[in-house]
This record gives sequence, structure tokens and C-alpha cells, in this order.
Amino acid sequence: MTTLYLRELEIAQLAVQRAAQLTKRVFHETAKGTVSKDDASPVTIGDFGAQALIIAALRHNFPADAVVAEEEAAPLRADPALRDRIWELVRSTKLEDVGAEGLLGGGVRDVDAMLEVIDRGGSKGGRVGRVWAIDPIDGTKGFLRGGQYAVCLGLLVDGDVKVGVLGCPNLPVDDAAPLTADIGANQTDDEGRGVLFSAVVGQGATSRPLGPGALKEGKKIAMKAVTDMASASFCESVEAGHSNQSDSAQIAQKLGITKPSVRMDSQAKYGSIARGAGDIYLRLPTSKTYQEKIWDHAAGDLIVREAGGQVTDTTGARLDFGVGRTLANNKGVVAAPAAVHGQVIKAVREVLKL
Ligand SMILES: Nc1ncnc2c1ncn2[C@@H]1O[C@H](COP(=O)(O)OS(=O)(=O)O)[C@@H](OP(=O)(O)O)[C@H]1O
Ligand SMILES: [Mg+2]
Ligand SMILES: [Mg+2]
Ligand SMILES: [Mg+2]
Repeated sequence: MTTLYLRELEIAQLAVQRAAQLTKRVFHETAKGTVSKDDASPVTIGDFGAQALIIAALRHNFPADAVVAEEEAAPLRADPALRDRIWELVRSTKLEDVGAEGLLGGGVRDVDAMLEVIDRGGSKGGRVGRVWAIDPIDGTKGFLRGGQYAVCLGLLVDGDVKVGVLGCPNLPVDDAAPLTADIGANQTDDEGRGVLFSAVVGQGATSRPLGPGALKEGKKIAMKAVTDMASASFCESVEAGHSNQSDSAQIAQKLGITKPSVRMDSQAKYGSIARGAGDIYLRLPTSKTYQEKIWDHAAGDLIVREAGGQVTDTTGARLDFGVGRTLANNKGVVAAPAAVHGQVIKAVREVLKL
């Protein structure tokens, strides 16, 4: 039993590590090739490049698996200059460890293969079979602002998350480092930064340095016990449009939480609470129509649950990853240590009148 999903875990970790090397290069460039998508959200050359490298690694190792990924190649087909900038990044990003690079299949053949591989992320998802969920850069706005972002990869089997990996280049390596108020801006990936969170179902969650060298043994991580709500705080989005701020203030008041929320972009929030640096992840619906995307939650959901947490929507129902590309059956997210999750949900339901 203990070797279950071992190969999937190894490939996922290496694929995320390699993709994060690409995003780190873009993070340090002033011109990030930002394009605005139809929903007015940004995407950069880093998002496209990381998606190409991750899908290439998955296709080499698990050619029969379906892939649900956030980005598509259409804007690159319409803009050869943008396409060529991404190709240059993809072509030249390799793992230092030749053996590890070989395991990933050695990258992408040419520029046309890159466009093709990016568009392999268009699966509908669903309840049956193996589906990889990819967010090549989660928290693109944070990435552009110099805040937190994450490279995210999860494996769903028949709708359940079995493997989750999060690469967070701008979080401290040290699991015990406290979360500072300015974690959402002016971050670096200097020495001491860059962490890779992983989990396999039934086998716990770990953290280890993200790179650039060979991946070291992971350390088990666990959520911090919340014994007193007065010393706890919420971990929430930076973007006000992604989580309802006035509802969260009322919920905090009901629970007796007095500390301000820690604001951080991306699934770095899930990783941070899973290792006990933060307490409770709260994401409250801002609109009746927005459906959360599976790639924004799959890896984080498993990592938190394997670290001793519970992850549900605002009604207390588990996140349902088996209904397609979105979490159509869920509204919002509440992730907390198992012992206090029920108490948090009660307050959320009262305030949201659920
Ligand atoms: N309206 C609305 N409501 C909720 N969530 C939304 C909404 N619009 C976008 N998104 C998704 O939010 C992803 C980033 O989420 P976070 O809130 O964790 O980070 S951030 O503080 O907003 O950067 C972000 O992921 P990326 O696009 O990968 O950055 C979006 O998928
Ligand atoms: Mg996006
Ligand atoms: Mg995202
Ligand atoms: Mg993204």
C-alpha cells in the first residue's frame, strides 16, 4: 500500500520543480508578456510556458491520462512574437539533474509541439478515470505584483484527489517561519525561499525545498492546533473580488477572531495552513455565478486534509472534483484543523444564512 502513486508523485514533483524554474525566470523579468483573457484576468508568458512543460512531462509518463489545465494556446497562435518568447523559455528550461530531466522526457520538440501540448489541457474532467489538474501559475495577479504564487498539480482518480503537489517559489523554506502581514507583496525567491508541498492520499503531507538542485527528502507537515480563536487568524485572498470581505469580518467576530486576516495570493494559502504557519483558509463567494475551478483547489485540498485538516465549501460539503472543470456543486471554501472546522462552518452558515 505504501508505494501507491509513488511514480505519479515523483513525476509530479519534478514537473512542478522544472515549471517553477521557468516561472522564476519570468518573475525576475520586467516584461512578463501579460495578456488579458476574455474574463479580464491576466495570463503571462510564465503561465503558458509552465503549462507546456508540465503537460509534456505528463504525456511522456502517463500518455493515457486526461489533463485539465487553465490555459489554452489561442492567444499564442494569434501572436507569433509572444509565442516565440514562450518557446525560448520552454526550450531552455531544464532540470540540472540529467537523470531527473530524462525522467520527464526532456522537454518539448519544437514550437508547434509546444502549442499542441498546451492545448492538451482541454479535457472536460469528470467522475471517471485519471485526470491531472494543472494551474501553471496560480495567483497570476500575485505573480505580477511580486507577491505569492504557486505552480499546482493534482491527480484525480474517479473524481477524488490522490496526489497533490504545490510549488511555492516565494514562501520561506522554513515551515516554522511566521506569516508576515506583507506576504502578498514585494516577495523574493532568494536564499531561504521556495518550498514544495506534496501529499499522497493516506500517506500524509510533506514539505521540502523547491530547488534548484535534486529534490531532498520531505519533512512531514501538520496543521497547528487552534486552541483559542483569539490567537487565530484567517488566511484569505489578496484580491477583494475573490472573497467577500464584509462577510469574513462578521464571521471573525462571531468566532472571537480579533487578528487581521493574513492576505496571500494563490494556493500558497493551503500550503501555509497545512504546515501550521497559518490557521484557517476562508474563501467566501462574491457572486452567485462564479464557479471555482478544480485547478485552483485540487492539490491544496489534499495537502490540507493529509496534514490533519478538513476542507469543505461554505455549507460544510466536501469539494466535489468529479463534476467537470469547475466545482459546480460547491460555493466557496473553508479549510481548517479538523477539531475546529465544525465551529467555523457553523459561524459561516449563520452569517451567510445557509
Ligand atoms: N470572481 C472570482 N472569485 C473567486 N476566485 C476567482 C475569481 N476570479 C478568478 N478567481 C480565481 O482566483 C485565483 C487566485 O485566487 P486567490 O484568491 O487565491 O489569489 S489572489 O489573491 O486573488 O491572487 C485565480 O487563479 P489564477 O487565474 O490561476 O491566478 C482565479 O482562478
Ligand atoms: Mg488565471
Ligand atoms: Mg489559479
Ligand atoms: Mg493560473
